Amino acid sequence: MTARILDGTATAQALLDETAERAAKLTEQLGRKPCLVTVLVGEDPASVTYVKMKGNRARKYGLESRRIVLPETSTTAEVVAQVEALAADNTVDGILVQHPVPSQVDEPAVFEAIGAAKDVDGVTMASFAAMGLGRPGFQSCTPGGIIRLLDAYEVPLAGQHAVVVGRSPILGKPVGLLLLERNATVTYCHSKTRDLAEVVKTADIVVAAVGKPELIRGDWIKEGAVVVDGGYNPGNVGDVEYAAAAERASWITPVPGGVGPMTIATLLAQTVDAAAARVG
Ligand SMILES: NC(=O)C1=CN([C@@H]2O[C@H](COP(=O)(O)OP(=O)(O)OC[C@H]3O[C@@H](n4cnc5c(N)ncnc54)[C@H](OP(=O)(O)O)[C@@H]3O)[C@@H](O)[C@H]2O)C=CC1
Ligand SMILES: Nc1nc(=O)c2c([nH]1)NC[C@@H]1CN(c3ccc(C(=O)N[C@@H](CCC(=O)O)C(=O)O)cc3)C=[N+]21
Repeated sequence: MTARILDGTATAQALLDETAERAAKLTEQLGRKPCLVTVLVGEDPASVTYVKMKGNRARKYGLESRRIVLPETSTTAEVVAQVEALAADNTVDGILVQHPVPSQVDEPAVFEAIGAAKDVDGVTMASFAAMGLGRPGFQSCTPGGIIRLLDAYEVPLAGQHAVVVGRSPILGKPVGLLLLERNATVTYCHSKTRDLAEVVKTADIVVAAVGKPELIRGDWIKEGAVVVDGGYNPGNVGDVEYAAAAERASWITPVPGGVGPMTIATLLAQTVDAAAARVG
């Protein structure tokens, strides 16, 4: 079998166009554009690039984007104070704190300061609980984008064995929750998993969320399985050995052009949702 492509660029475009239309209508109602603020602590070059990409795309589709950069040496209290100020600012609809923050900063504490109403990146405990309980709320952007992409191609989820490799708070863990909510049978793997290959070989759907280039080998992929590569490593390499996996999979996400564009489109769509909630 040769896999068909889950085209994240094309699917994201449709969502961005719809988001731009909603943003334009809201701009009239609010008297200002829906506004996303990104907070970057430090100057990690990869993070600088992602944050710029998010800001540029926001502006291109009719949102306002502001960027706050705090010094690498910031304390938890300083970052929390900045995020709390944004949470209290009526001209701000959504807040994204770029992960990871420097190690001296308590990242979960900073995420909590965003508050549920402006958590368009889906990183607060309230958003996580809503995902786990199937209640309304903002989804983690990458997991939400992955589900939207699978839905766009009508990939069946109910009853399928989904194996998620990785359990980080912004990607692995929440994507498993969303798949469970859609009635997949979910297995999580992580760094302590014994015999990763054997588990992945039983998957109908594999979600790679590790951050290790080509960790998931092509010959682990069951014939006809669906492969979602959330990995985004330097040099545009995913967590899956792409060419070999594509020979066996029924569907596969490319890197780039798969999960990445869906993440940003979901972020912008949720920012417009947050702005719309303020209009009431
Ligand atoms: N395209 C996008 O929009 C996004 C892409 N990413 C990409 O996704 C990848 C993962 O990111 P993130 O979730 O933040 O990463 P983290 O480093 O936070 O988490 C990595 C996870 O992988 C697990 N892991 C590490 N080594 C192994 C191994 N050998 N076998 C099995 N599991 C292992 C870890 O297990 P343990 O918990 O036991 O330590 C951990 O749960 C990165 O490439 C990142 O760039 C991330 C966010 C958004
Ligand atoms: N709080 C938080 N939320 C995040 O969502 C978050 C984060 N922190 N930290 C870092 C990761 C990384 N990330 C990416 C988003 C889009 C692309 C993307 O669009 N990539 C393009 C390629 C772009 C290019 O390289 O030109 C693609 O895959 O096609 C990549 C990576 C979000 N992250």
